[in-house]
Amino acid sequence: MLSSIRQQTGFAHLHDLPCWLLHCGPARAVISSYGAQVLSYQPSAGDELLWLSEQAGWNNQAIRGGIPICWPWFGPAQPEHIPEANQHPSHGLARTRHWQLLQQQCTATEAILHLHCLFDRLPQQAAATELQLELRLTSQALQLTLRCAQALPQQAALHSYFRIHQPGQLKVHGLGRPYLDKVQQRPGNDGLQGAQLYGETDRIYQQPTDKLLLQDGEVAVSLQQAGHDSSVLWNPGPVKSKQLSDVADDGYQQFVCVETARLHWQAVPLHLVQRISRR
Ligand SMILES: O=P(O)(O)OC[C@H]1O[C@@H](O)[C@H](O)[C@@H](O)[C@@H]1O
Repeated sequence: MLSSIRQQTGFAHLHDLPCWLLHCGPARAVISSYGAQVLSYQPSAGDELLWLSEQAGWNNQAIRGGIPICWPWFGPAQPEHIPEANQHPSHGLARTRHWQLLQQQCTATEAILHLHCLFDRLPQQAAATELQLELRLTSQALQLTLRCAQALPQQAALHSYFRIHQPGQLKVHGLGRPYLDKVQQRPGNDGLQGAQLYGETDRIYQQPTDKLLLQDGEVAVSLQQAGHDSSVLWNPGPVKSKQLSDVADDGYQQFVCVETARLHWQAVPLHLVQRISRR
């Protein structure tokens, strides 16, 4: 088997976007230097697992789709943790920064790309802080590892947008039962069934397992995770889809976000892993 990594300019309609293209056997992945955001993962030619909005932009905004990196906070910045919280963007600072190449390696069985980004002064930390992402593509899977060696209080999420074909039939297994329903602002419980989408869905599962399965009709995607304390399930539903300027009105029927997250504010280093493969 052969693996390769090369730079390319532009992906889909995002002309001028600096990217890397990784190949390993039949598998292919594209990652942008803006946000270190994976934009595409095809375990075999034409079998795209990720969703990228046709209306996504990247001019001082997060790219809608692929796998955005949320860090060092998740959702709106909270004043109890982040000074001058209302001046900071949702989901942190990493997804709108340009990342640099640290290292790349191609072997007979994998293509590995190692990126990093330096944050001179975070709102909650005066010293410079380094965030690293390792992307590992094999013929079987794509694995992301997000690391911050510094013991600063931090949240993080690998906010994956999965392409779906039959939203009404989608079931996500392995999320565990208890969740916080952010739409209804109350706790919920899924029972033994896999989680399903009902209109706008925004849930934080607090006891997820390490192995999730997205069953979309006849096809399935496996998601393995580590270093997390929560998993997030998000779909904007029909009303919010219309309000999002970078999502088509029927966009909610095209994707679901299943996110590997560390949401507890602990002053310990970060090591968050997500591995995606076709089942
Ligand atoms: O529009 P953004 O900032 O990318 O966020 C999208 C969604 O991301 C999810 O992770 C959150 O749980 C939602 O509350 C949020 O709406």
